Amino acid sequence: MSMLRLDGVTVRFGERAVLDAVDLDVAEHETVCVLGPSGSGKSTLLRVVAGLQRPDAGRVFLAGEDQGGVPVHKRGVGLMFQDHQLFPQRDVAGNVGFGLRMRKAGRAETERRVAGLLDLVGLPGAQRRAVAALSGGEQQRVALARALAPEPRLLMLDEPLGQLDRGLRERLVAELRELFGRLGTTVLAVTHDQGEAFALADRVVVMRDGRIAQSGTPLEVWQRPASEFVARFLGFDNIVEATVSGERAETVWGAMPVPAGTPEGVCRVLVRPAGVRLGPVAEGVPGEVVARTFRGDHVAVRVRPAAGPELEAVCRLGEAPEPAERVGVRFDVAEVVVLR
Ligand SMILES: Nc1ncnc2c1ncn2[C@@H]1O[C@H](COP(=O)(O)OP(=O)(O)OP(=O)(O)O)[C@@H](O)[C@H]1O
Repeated sequence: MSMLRLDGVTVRFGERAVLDAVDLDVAEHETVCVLGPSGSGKSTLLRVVAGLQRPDAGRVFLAGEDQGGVPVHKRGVGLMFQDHQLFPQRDVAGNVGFGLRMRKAGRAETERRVAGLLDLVGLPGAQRRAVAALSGGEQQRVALARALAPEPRLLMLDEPLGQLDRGLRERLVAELRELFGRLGTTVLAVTHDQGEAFALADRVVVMRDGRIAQSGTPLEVWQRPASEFVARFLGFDNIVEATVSGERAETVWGAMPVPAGTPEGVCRVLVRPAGVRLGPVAEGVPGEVVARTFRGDHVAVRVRPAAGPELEAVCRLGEAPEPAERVGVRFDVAEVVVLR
């Protein structure tokens, strides 16, 4: 069953549609991450679902019920925003228990739930600590415990880990995913960080100018970006025009193989860097290495071919050619994607 359904949701500010007839389903227990450049409408989408923004057209359903006219506090959704807005004058327990007291839970019940939630987010016994004295990551956990406390049927996260440094973010993403799986929480999260989205989500939704550009599992979107926009947003820039004939395409970079069944004619193709093979200059399209960047487990190499845009290749450590070296480029069909 869908926990959340958006049906043709449109929000306009003046002439401009910030959300343009968006349809979206989030199944019970699913974690969906909405990804997109700044201004693509991600936060507006969350605000509509929360009831903080009224749509100009379309409807929002939670567990099958139309939310038109239902106020924010009656929707049963939890919200956690980027700056996590903890109450600085309250201690950790005061923050986490806030929503429970709003729902008139008794003192003993609140204390028991707060203790359980702090265990859950990895801060056991932190009840009496002052929030101002917590690290960024600890504050994030308190904000999460506070959002989970009223047991929302849908948890919405807006750039939940935006402020944190990378190492901590990666660790928290893994913890969140494990936690949501264990609790069976339904989650709608918004981020502009693709790494975060891909690590957290069961399904990724990429937005562009108020519309959904692609929706799929992280693997599907990564392997088969649906359009040049999505491909470039994911950081893939080896994109070129191609004329397909059979299982071959002619491009400004020379001939390259394309997957069987590719429609004949002109299209745009992407070659993921892993499919750009560098070898001896006589064994491929000639090019010159212009840059080499160490990336930890591989080396990214930029190659300037005789014509057309530069290519990025991925090489194993110790196998990357030097800048100014002449190389021959070949393309691996497994990494060639025909774009719509
Ligand atoms: N209340 C408002 N009045 C006018 N324009 C608005 C309002 N709220 C948002 N917008 C505009 O709507 C567009 C989408 O905003 P939104 O915050 O949903 O984007 P976003 O994808 O979340 O961006 P970011 O990643 O920068 O937070 C932006 O161009 C923004 O300036």
